[in-house]
This record gives sequence, structure tokens and C-alpha cells, in this order.
Amino acid sequence: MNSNRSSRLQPNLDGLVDALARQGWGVTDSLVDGEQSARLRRRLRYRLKSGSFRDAAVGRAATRARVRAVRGDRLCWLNDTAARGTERLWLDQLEQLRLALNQSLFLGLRHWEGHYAVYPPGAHYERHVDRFRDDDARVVSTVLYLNPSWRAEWGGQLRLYPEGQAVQDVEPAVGRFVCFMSANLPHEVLTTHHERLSIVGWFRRD
Ligand SMILES: O=C(O)CCC(=O)C(=O)O
Ligand SMILES: [Fe+2]
Repeated sequence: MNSNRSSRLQPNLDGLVDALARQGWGVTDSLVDGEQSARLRRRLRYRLKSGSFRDAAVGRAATRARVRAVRGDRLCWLNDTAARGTERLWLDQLEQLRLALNQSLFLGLRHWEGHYAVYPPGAHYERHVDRFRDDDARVVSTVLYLNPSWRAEWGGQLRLYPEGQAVQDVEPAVGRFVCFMSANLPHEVLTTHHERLSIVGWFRRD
């Protein structure tokens, strides 16, 4: 069990770290296997059923209609101290990545915060950057996708707009992990035609 656990914590982080340094974003399918994705998906479903999800927010004064026009996801925050089992494993993997990023890129990342996200059919998240004007603590954004057998016709791609590079569309395929610099990489979630499941988060420097 222990060796299995530690081997799962040693994926090819170098490629991801290099990509982030070189182009400001990186994608890998080898961080999380099918079994772990399925376990995380079950946790998400359990939390959804138990009523732990809330509508996402945008600005403090935004009306519900305005929020829907900007982003249609519902979310449930992951609580570090309460995390057990598969959620604990996921947080441990993110911790390995945090250390690797700090070691290679000197980003000074202190911790990760994040939430499960569900986009119901018809939902999207319009183009934005993840760093708030009044809060610059978010440094690296992370997304892990949890839907099995995603189909291209369902839409729901993450569209990245890296400066000086071609626009990149990332399919939300199961177990796929994306990370990018929070401060300066505009991105959007294209309208999804199928319920879209993920864990979104940010490495912070505060
Ligand atoms: O789910 C995604 O692909 C990205 C979500 C996102 O941009 C966000 O929650 O800030
Ligand atoms: Fe975002």
C-alpha cells in the first residue's frame, strides 16, 4: 500500500513544471489514474447529494442573473483538515507539485485551496483571469477533470489564451490535469452540453 501510494506521488512532474515555466501552462494525463478519478467522482457525487454545493459567486454586488451570465458552475470547497482517503491522496499529490514548483521555479507557493465544480448542461464560464484585482495571492491555477468518456460534441472545453501563442482548447477528459499561471493567462469554459465535473484550485503565496 505504501509503495503504491508513494509511486502514485512520483508521476512525471518535471514535464509539467517545464511546460509551466516555458509557456505558462501545462497539461498531463498521468498524474491521476482511472481508479482515483472514479473515487474522486464518487466523493463529488456524495457531496452533491448531501447538499454541500453552492452557486458560484462573481463580485460582491452581482445579482444572481448577472452571475449566471458570467459563470454557471456550482461548487463545494475542499476542506484540508477534513480530507480523508482519496481526497487526502489528491491533496498529497498537489503538495508534491507545490514543492516541485517551488524548487524549480521559486514561486514561493505556500498552500493550495480548491473546490469541486459542477457545470450543469448549458453552463459556461466567460473569459477571465483567476487573480483578483484586490487579491494577488493566487499564483498557479489547477484543474482536474472527473467525467468519464467525455465526448467532443458535449463542448465544455477549457479555452486558454496564452499571450503570443495559439489559442489552446483542452478537452475535459477524465484524469486530465491542467495548470497555468493565474495572473496573466486569460481563459474560459465553453458552454457544456453535458454535466461537467472537476476539481479547480489555486496555489497561493499567502
Ligand atoms: O473548469 C475549468 O476548466 C476552468 C474553471 C475556471 O476557470 C475557474 O473556476 O476559474
Ligand atoms: Fe478560471
